[in-house]
Amino acid sequence: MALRLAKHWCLSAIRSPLQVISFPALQLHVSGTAMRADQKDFENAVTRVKLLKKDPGNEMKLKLYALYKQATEGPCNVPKPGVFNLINKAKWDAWNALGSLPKETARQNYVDLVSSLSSSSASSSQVKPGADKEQQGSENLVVTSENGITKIMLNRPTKKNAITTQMYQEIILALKAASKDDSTITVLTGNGDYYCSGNDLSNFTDVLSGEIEEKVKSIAILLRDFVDCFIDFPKPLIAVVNGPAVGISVTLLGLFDAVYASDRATFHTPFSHLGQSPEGCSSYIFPKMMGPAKAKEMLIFGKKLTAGEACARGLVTEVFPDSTFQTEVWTRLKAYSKLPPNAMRVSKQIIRNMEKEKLHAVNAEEVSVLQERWLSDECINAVMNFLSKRAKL
Ligand SMILES: CCCCCCCCCCC/C=C/C(=O)SCCNC(=O)CCNC(=O)[C@H](O)C(C)(C)COP(=O)(O)OP(=O)(O)OC[C@H]1O[C@@H](n2cnc3c(N)ncnc32)[C@H](O)[C@@H]1OP(=O)(O)O
Repeated sequence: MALRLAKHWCLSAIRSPLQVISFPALQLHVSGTAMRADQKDFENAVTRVKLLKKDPGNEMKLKLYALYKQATEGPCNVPKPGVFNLINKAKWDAWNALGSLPKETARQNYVDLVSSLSSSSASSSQVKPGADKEQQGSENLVVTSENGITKIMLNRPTKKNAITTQMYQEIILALKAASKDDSTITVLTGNGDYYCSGNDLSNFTDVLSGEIEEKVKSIAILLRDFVDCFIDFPKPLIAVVNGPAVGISVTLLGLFDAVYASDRATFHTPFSHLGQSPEGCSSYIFPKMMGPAKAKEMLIFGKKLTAGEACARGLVTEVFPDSTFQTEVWTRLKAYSKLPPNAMRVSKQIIRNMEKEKLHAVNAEEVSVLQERWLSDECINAVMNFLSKRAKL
């Protein structure tokens, strides 16, 4: 089975230069009891390193390796490799050089170092507090803040705004920044004819042979953190659904405070077709929102809804004709952004707090099930069929 998976995934996998000096294997737990905050920061940082698109260079990788070992095992306690064992000797030297640095300090230094690496590639998508003008966005995610509204726009119109792993991370950063900036409301929307076609199925090919399960764990943690950000987002969060929405972009809507849709929009969650299962807390929110029968029609059988149907089921707040969609919605949003921000926050808090713990538990459970699904033949075959252009939704 492992060989078969490796063969599948390697079809389009690119060997990352990060592998020249490989990182220690991780034992991270996706579900289960809550972790201490600093340990969670550390584990998040380990995940982010694995998802870095740009090779940080061997010197940096040695620093990260040494700090990781010190943070997890303490001072170097293994025999020095022979002089001809160049890579292992370099790793040993880096670890040994940290002497008796306490584990906690090593963990903190590791988190700081990873933050500096991640921010150099993703800082452009963060909105600084107090900003009141257009911000520099990354290529695939444009974040602007104006007149009390922070707008996060998916910007991959040629790929129907499919979400790459890099974009999941950028959205997390953008939401964290928006929760602290001086805007009153936050909006998520898409550029082009689609709102979002869901998870970019190419994310599946970005997996190296021999470390599939480890990579799956990292992605699972990323997904859980991503959805957690929506659960915890403190201000009114509004989706401006400018066109069709697929997969995770639909399930997440249950965590928004208002969903405005163009009458061109459709809502499709084809999880069974893809050998996958629901996420974004939809397995809990959808049945509560629209009743179990209607929720199952979407989440198990993949029924695609029109905007009107989604509105009738409570997933959409209001539908607008496409010709006047942007004008009408933005006029509405500008008016909302002038409402007293603290009152809106506390009202949202009261409503969300009743369910927060439950939502985090649901998220963890959904991700844990998905982790298994991603390694199933059903899922692998569906993704391979899409990527080899044999299938479309
Ligand atoms: C090993 C573990 C790794 C796991 C990684 C998982 C990470 C977290 C997962 C979270 C769970 C999320 C679940 C979901 O979101 S499920 C939904 C996934 N989405 C889809 O299945 C949609 C697939 N796309 C389509 O069926 C069609 O493209 C679509 C109906 C959306 C539009 O059809 P249309 O004919 O109008 O347009 P094209 O197909 O020509 O699309 C234009 C180009 O865009 C590319 N495209 C579109 N959507 C995606 C996508 N989701 N992923 C990747 N690429 C996408 C399409 O291929 C075209 O590209 P080219 O122009 O290069 O051919």
